[in-house]
Amino acid sequence: MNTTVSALAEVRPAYLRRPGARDGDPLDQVATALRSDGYIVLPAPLPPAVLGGMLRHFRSIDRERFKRAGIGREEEHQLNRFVRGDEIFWLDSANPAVAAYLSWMEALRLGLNRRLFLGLFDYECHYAYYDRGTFYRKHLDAFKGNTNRVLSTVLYLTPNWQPRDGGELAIYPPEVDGAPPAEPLLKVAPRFGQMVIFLSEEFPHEVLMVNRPRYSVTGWFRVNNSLGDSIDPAK
Ligand SMILES: O=C(O)CCC(=O)C(=O)O
Ligand SMILES: [Fe+2]
Repeated sequence: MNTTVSALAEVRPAYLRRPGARDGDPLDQVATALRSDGYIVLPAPLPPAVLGGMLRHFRSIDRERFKRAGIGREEEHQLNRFVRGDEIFWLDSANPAVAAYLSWMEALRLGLNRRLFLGLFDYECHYAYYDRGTFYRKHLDAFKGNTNRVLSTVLYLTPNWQPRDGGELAIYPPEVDGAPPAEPLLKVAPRFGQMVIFLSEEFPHEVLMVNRPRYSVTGWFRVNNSLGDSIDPAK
């Protein structure tokens, strides 16, 4: 049996299992939210089997195979524990649960292109492990005119997350030159199964101090522009 295709069939109808969600095509709702607000939080979009499979895969990988995450572009790639303390592992479709996730993201890519004409070309993603005491200071994932990242996605895999565990993602309003620093627009709990999607160039964001190991999958939908394979951060 083709796991990828069957998992996708199972995933599509369950796309937006959020409380109070209206009926209708879930992709329409995601597209509408991105068009009007620039972000959306989906409490439980993926089937538990995919999430469970990914967390098992994540935990089965030796910590030595994770890389300290860097900041900046390839040429100025640097490690700075005062900016970010996570460790990352880039994903491909070798693991069946990851393959199901990637198929689901592919359906999302095509659906958003059809609705928003974003011209999203591909999706890249990595696991991120934040140990106790780590964080990721306020940053943008993309700088206007200087990147091929259009949409950022984060899927959280922290089991039994509690408020005392910290590590919320604080999302700030788009910055206006000269305006004082704003309060966060929202804080997203890194709760198992929750996903957030936002415009990479618009929203500064930070991962608050983590008090218990935090598991997530960070990814970016990209356009294919002249930067070619200059990827931020460097793989
Ligand atoms: O894990 C998160 O909530 C956000 C991670 C992030 O901002 C990044 O990896 O660029
Ligand atoms: Fe980020």
